[in-house]
Amino acid sequence: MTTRYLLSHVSPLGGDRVDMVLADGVVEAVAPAGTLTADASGETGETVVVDCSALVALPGLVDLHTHLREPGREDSETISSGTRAAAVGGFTAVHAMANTTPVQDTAGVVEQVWRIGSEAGWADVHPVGAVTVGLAGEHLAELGSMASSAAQVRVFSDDGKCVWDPVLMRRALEYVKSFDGVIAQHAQEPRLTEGAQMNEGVVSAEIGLAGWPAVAEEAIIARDVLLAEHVGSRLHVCHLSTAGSVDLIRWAKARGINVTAEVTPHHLILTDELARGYDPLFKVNPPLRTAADVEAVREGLADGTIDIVATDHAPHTREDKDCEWAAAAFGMTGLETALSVVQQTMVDTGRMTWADVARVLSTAPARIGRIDQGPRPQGRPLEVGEPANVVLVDPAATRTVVPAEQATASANSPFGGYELPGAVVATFLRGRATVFEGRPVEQAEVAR
Ligand SMILES: NC(=O)N[C@@H](CC(=O)O)C(=O)O
Ligand SMILES: [Zn+2]
Ligand SMILES: [Zn+2]
Repeated sequence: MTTRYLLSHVSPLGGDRVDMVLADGVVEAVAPAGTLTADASGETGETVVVDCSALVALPGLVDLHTHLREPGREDSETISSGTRAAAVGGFTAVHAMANTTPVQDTAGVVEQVWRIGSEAGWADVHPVGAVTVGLAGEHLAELGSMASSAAQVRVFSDDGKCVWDPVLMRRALEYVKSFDGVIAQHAQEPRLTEGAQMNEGVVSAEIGLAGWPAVAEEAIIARDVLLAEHVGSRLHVCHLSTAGSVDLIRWAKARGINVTAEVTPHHLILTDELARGYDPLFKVNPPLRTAADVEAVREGLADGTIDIVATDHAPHTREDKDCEWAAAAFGMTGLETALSVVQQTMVDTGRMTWADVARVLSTAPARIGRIDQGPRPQGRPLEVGEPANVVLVDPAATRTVVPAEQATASANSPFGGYELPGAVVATFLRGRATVFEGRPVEQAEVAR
């Protein structure tokens, strides 16, 4: 018998406040605020009434781009710690990137990740399959066997590395068509970025770090949208970061090319000025860009050119981050701050509504990953009969980010000390609270 929840006076996405009942894994009832009571809502068992008069309900968030590091780098994150962080951030599903050790390039490895994720129970884990064996960029991995495995992989990526060879990229795009898969490209021209440490521009010239030019991203995106058009397949562009990339996606979509794109929270708010302190917390791939790029990605997200926000949560140990800039690993954590950054940059600035947030952080990523259907659908509207994947947000709250206190096993958040708006009050995965009153709920506590 699972707990029933009566979300009293909750703000839905548009319209007046409602009462919503979550029971038996689904949204059992939705009615005008004040009309449902604990007694009336449940015949048997306990009903927990949650006063939601200050809260917004969104469908559980879906991350298309998370690094969980297991297998191989459990010292920086495990599937359990990473999905716990996801739940704290309001996520009910994550796509786990393939750059693990061993690489997620066979049915065996993706099934293992999928199974460990299910057992941990914090959020659905959908492993991303590698495009090439060992991410080496030489031979196509067994995409079909990963697709037909228990993990039902639909998203394939060599993320961390670019599928540079245009012939391999073409073959991969052709191959995934048969099972409606998508290639998620890490767009980085390797020859143009040899030794690159940060964005190439005024700041890199002044502080003397090797630059990563915008064209290295844009050249691959331009090539790949043309390949996707030629093959008639589905392309997704990971962590787009430049104004020119936004223009290319806008052009490709106008032309009818089947492309989607993501932006990370950090590229919506941080700039390469932060590299001046040589603090490797701000070292990330693709690099933080200029204020003009930040403005362009915000505009692209607001007008729908960019489809989704994906965290690119990239945990690293202190040893890999607390060192000089050139030696440090690329990447920053993001699962627990993503929603707040989107609120600050897009909602509180009047550029997006909460319904838009639900689209870019839940509905659209679920659709791109093809997890909006099937046995455990995600990114569904909060209507009667739909799975009770819900996040309750308090938009009026503010909090100071303390990386050491986060649920992720790594402390490389770029937002330490930042005061961010909004707080996740509760997360429900198929009706079970994974987070309640802002704190993660261990499965043992609810297994009754
Ligand atoms: N984003 C990063 O800077 N690093 C990612 C790889 C990637 O997303 O390209 C990682 O795996 O650490
Ligand atoms: Zn990447
Ligand atoms: Zn990544």
